[in-house]
Amino acid sequence: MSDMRLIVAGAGGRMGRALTRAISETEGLVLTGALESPNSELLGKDAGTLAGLSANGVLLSADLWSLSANADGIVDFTVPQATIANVAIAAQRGIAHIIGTTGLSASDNAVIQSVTNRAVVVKSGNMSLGVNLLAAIAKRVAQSLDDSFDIEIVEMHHRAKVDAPSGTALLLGEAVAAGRKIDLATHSARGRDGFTGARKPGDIGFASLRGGTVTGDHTVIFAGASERIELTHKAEDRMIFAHGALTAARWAKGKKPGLYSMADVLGLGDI
Ligand SMILES: NC(=O)C1=CN([C@@H]2O[C@H](COP(=O)(O)OP(=O)(O)OC[C@H]3O[C@@H](n4cnc5c(N)ncnc54)[C@H](OP(=O)(O)O)[C@@H]3O)[C@@H](O)[C@H]2O)C=CC1
Ligand SMILES: O=C(O)C1=N[C@H](C(=O)O)C[C@H](O)C1
Repeated sequence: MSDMRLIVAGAGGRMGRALTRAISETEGLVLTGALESPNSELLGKDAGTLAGLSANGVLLSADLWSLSANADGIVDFTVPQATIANVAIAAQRGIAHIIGTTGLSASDNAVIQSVTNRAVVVKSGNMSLGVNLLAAIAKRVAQSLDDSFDIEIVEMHHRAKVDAPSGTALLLGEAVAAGRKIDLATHSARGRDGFTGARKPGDIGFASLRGGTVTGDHTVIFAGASERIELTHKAEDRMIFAHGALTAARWAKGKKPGLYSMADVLGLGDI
């Protein structure tokens, strides 16, 4: 069987470079294109060299239409504006789109949803096995506890992260909301500051810390009277996300059009 040809979007970024390395280590996958912002100083540079490997001849380009003529999938860890532009091209070309970008708005998500009657999209705020298992466990715990247990989600990331709460925190929030059979949008407490009043029963709280080089820490806290359950995941290396995204790309090959999650890819049910 021929190799699956992948484009890495955001190839000059932290995740893009990790993906280039992960593809080079994965049998059956080949890097066929490296997409970067039209404003990037890295255009024309070699993706392999940027990733700390030997040169691989794949030069960073801003032209997804041309790159996608010879590709089976695009793995996209960029910014919302770029991802939304890429969605249309990937759908038109009929290639799988693996989306790791976070900070997507409701209208961005609606655009993504709109192509999934004709395109295969796998999207997740966190592509690691550990976080998706954590989400499944947190959902199960939330099913068992009523709202006498307050749920708070705490995340910490490196100083360069631009969105909050993290995509993972929101994924975990959706999981515990589903466990409780409530709508996260109407039961969220975000960005507390000043005289907030007492905590509203049933709310799911979010707190975001930023600093240093933290790859990504998440804790779901169930705080009851005189006892507390804390479920934590700590990412130590971006390669866990890259390997997860490549698992998703391979899984997506030949799937019927639709919007899929990492829970689908990993067989973890309907988180
Ligand atoms: N789902 C998951 O498992 C994970 C998700 N993420 C998410 O992935 C995203 C990227 O993270 P990270 O790699 O740390 O961020 P970086 O800022 O390091 O990388 C983003 C890259 O995208 C590039 N970019 C910007 N605009 C475009 C465009 N129009 N076309 C192509 N590339 C573009 C940026 O270029 P420039 O700098 O020139 O603007 C940059 O190189 C974030 O949303 C993050 O939250 C991260 C880790 C795991
Ligand atoms: O920006 C990051 O770095 C990360 N982003 C994702 C998120 O928003 O949850 C996943 C991971 O935590 C790293």
